[in-house]
Amino acid sequence: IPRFLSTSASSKNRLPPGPNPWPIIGNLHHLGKQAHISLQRFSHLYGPLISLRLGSQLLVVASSPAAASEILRTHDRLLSARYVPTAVPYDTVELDRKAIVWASSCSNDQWKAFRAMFRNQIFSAKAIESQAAVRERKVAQMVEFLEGKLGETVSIGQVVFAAIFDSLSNLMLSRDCIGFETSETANRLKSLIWRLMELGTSPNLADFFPVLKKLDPQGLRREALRRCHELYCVWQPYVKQRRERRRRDPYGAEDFLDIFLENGLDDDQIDWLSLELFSAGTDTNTATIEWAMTELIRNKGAMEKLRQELKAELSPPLLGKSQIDESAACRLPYLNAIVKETLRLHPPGPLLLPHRASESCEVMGYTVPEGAQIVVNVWAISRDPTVWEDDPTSFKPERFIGSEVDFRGQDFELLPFGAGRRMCPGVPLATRQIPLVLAALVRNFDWCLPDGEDPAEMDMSEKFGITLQKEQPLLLVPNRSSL
Ligand code: HEM
Repeated sequence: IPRFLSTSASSKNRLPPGPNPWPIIGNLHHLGKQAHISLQRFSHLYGPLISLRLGSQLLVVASSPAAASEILRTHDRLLSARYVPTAVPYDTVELDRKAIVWASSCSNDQWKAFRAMFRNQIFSAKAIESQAAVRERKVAQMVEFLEGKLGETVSIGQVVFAAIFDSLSNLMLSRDCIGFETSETANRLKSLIWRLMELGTSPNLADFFPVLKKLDPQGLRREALRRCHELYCVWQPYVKQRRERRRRDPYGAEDFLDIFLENGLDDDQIDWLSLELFSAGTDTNTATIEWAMTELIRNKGAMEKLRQELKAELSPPLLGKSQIDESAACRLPYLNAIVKETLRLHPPGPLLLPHRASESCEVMGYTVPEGAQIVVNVWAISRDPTVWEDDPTSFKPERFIGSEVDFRGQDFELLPFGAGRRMCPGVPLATRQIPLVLAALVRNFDWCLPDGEDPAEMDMSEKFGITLQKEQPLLLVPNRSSL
């Protein structure tokens, strides 16, 4: 009998319903390559809270605003521990000392101290304001670079990744790491970060059968550790120099590294925290901008409305010095509606990051046992026709004009950044940077597809990983702006 029809389990100790597991492998074969889509299908069959067995591991999935609110608000305290995949190459004791993303629990003091450092120092309203010039400068350089490419085909993802990565590396270390011209360093860094993400999301036998943890049968954990050390090498020399400089001549904080040092972080903590920040803050922003540009090319009406808004509200670009005012850009209503609509249809974290139940608890009449992995299918919620009644799979920024719905963790129908304790602390940065880059791209250039390709025929496939990327990179041709 399917589990959801079974009457034998007492209502007190009943797991959420779900597809019947096979012996040993459980429901592993049910997930497929696009887990967010398979899980959406199961939620249609079994309801907003379902459970599956992945080997010996239990996975609970929330797929409605009500279920998400139960997990991320009502039971936030018990359900916001982190499920740490085996490919993350440190044990939980060590992670709890140096991680924010992969800290295994929220009751740990170090995680609380890191969150406070983000809230009060790194991304406080005052800090965000004072960092704007750094981001504006980087975006102006991106525009200058693109001015040299008029009429040529460029990969939007690549150019934007360089702008986003180097903005962050300037905020963190006061220096560029990548540059716009394709270089070996840029390619190596990009592929390192991408590979680390891939390692974290590759199906790993050691996750499904914890008895195999020590063996690391696919070698994913060993490879991850090697790659982490390659990345640390990028910033370790600067950290060393900075420590020496501050010892000789103590001064106030000018970038994140100074803040880390002021807070007494050791080298290990700085290495891992920097790695987490670069991985959490670069692919997510880049994917959002690439999807937004894709949707704008396909939806000419939205593109034209945005162009008119930018023309009316932002001063004309000066050739070669196309500086856009970040605080003006992020106040524009239509541009913001575009960002929301992009994050609704293409949330970079379609299942958020995996949570873990630190204790057993009752959710919607079912038991979520201690140790279960919990995800929220934000992707499915964003496309649910009972939640989004007006053509949920179409790109319509207008749905957010005059609407109060926002992504700041209060509205459970729109959760690209999550909600509750684990909600993304990078929201203040993302909500400044994404509109700024989009405004600069659309204000300064007219864009078209190469070789007269038809926008209606664009490939919209997604590549599922920790971030949901566009499978085929968006290639566009910048032309001189006719605005
Ligand atoms: C479009 C941009 C972004 C999106 C959609 C996004 C989304 C998310 C999501 C879904 C989570 C997991 C929430 C959960 O576990 O419930 C998360 C966590 C996190 N994000 Fe972001 N993020 C973005 C940008 C950034 C940026 C720019 C930074 C910083 C530079 C950042 C730093 C973090 C950190 C440190 C965490 C871990 C928080 C914790 O576990 O306590 N994110 N983000």
